[in-house]
Amino acid sequence: MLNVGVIGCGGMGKDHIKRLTNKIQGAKVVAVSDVFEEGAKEAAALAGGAKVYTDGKDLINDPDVDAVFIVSPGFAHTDSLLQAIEAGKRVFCEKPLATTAQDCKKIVDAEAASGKHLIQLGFMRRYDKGYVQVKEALRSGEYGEPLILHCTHRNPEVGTNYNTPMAVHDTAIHEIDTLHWLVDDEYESAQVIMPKVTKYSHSELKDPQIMLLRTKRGICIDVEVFVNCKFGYDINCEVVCEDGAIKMAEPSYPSIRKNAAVSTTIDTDCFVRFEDAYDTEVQNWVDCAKQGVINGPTAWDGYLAAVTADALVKAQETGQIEPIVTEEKPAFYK
Ligand SMILES: NC(=O)c1ccc[n+]([C@@H]2O[C@H](COP(=O)([O-])OP(=O)(O)OC[C@H]3O[C@@H](n4cnc5c(N)ncnc54)[C@H](O)[C@@H]3O)[C@@H](O)[C@H]2O)c1
Ligand SMILES: O[C@H]1[C@H](O)[C@@H](O)[C@H](O)[C@@H](O)[C@H]1O
Repeated sequence: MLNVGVIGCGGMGKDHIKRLTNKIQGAKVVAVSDVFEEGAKEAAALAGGAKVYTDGKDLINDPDVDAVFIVSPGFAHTDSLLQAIEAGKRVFCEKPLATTAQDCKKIVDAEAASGKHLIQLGFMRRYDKGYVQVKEALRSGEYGEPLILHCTHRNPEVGTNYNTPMAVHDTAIHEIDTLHWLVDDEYESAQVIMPKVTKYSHSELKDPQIMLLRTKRGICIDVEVFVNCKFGYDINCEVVCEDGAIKMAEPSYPSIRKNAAVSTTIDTDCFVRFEDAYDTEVQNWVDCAKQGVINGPTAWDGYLAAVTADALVKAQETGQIEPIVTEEKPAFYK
């Protein structure tokens, strides 16, 4: 049994605790931590009883904790990751690895210096059936080279503390990771176009945004990020190739005819839309952690995503095309 300690017991932390407790084979949540003690106590109850900490460092250094799950907000990930590396513990860290490329670099350097692959990053879309099907279709070679990707990342609404850069760090970070993995290429440049702002936004959030990425092979990607779209949690991806266009399947719900109209359900949050992907990525992490390996997205993937995110955030401010320049991949991650 892998004894897991969970840091951060908000919405996603509780979702992962329920998953680890009720669905995942071979893991047990033995400790939880949150700066908000009441939240940690509620989470401990979801795990059927677990030690409660208010400082993540104490949880990491608890000898009963074999591996650590980091589900605190992105800005708090760096400290916990560096502490877990120092303690030599395996980690599953929710996205983003950290909110700046500089912090991500510190993390990859520390992991490489430890000589052990310890960190798996929560880029769960790589486990989503829809994206996997698109990747397999591209791999078959039947449709020629990918040329253009059209994507949407729509949330029904976000909290009032969500601001313009978060459209990159918190939301588009999923596309940043998934899309280059999908077409097996690296990014070269980024640009952001700001349409008219929806009446449902506020002064600190430009919403919607159109993010444009160009890859080294010349593939052009447009991602509409619209986090107050109101109508649902709507994720789409279409890859236009030389010999065909591949559109990711929509989640499957019945089509209902009533009152002279046809309707189909759209999910309303990521917990439902990506439930299977979260289950698969976490089971995979538990199975691999027990064998002492990582085969999911790594800290290096987190660093690459953060460099691209930094370029997009700069592009939000300048309106210009910003270059994306990453360091050479260290031998440790090859
Ligand atoms: N993969 C996905 O689709 C997905 C979905 C949702 C959230 N997330 C990620 O999960 C993480 C948490 O998001 P959330 O939606 O649960 O946020 P949230 O705001 O609901 O919860 C965050 C929790 O962390 C606690 N916290 C704050 N600072 C802390 C610290 N230093 N140490 C310990 N706890 C701390 C807060 O009290 C809160 O309980 C973020 O990294 C987010 O990007 C990923
Ligand atoms: O933290 C969440 C989560 O990552 C979701 O998958 C994404 O759709 C949201 O935009 C983001 O706020």
